[in-house]
Amino acid sequence: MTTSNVDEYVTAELNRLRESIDNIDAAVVHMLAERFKATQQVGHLKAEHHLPPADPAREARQIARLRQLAESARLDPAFAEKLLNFIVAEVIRHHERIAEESAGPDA
Ligand SMILES: O=C(O)C(=O)C[C@]1(C(=O)O)C=C[C@@H](O)C=C1
Repeated sequence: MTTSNVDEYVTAELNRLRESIDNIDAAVVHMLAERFKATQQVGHLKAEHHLPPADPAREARQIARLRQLAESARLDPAFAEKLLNFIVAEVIRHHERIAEESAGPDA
C-alpha cells in the first residue's frame, strides 16, 4: 500500500465509524427526549399528590440494575452509574420546578 492508499483507507474507515457514532448519538438524543417526556408526567403526578421530587430508594434500585446491565454489556458500571445520576439530578430539578409552579406564587 502506498502512503496515499493508507490515507484513503484511514479516512474512509474514520468516516464509516463516524457515521455510526452520529446514528448512535441521534438515538441517544431521541431516547433521552422520550425519557424526559415520561419523567415530566411523573413530575406532574408527584406535584399533584404532594410527593417528594426525589425517591432515593427507587434510585438505588435503578443504579443496582443499571450496573448489572452495564457489566453484561461490557460497559464500565461506574460510568453507567454516573450517567444515571447526572440524568436523575436534572429530572429532580424539573420536578422541583413543576412543584413550585403548581404550588403557585403564594406558596
Ligand atoms: O421514579 C420516580 O419517582 C422519578 O421521579 C423518576 C426518577 C428518574 O429519573 O428515573 C427521578 C427522580 C427520582 O429520585 C427517581 C427516579
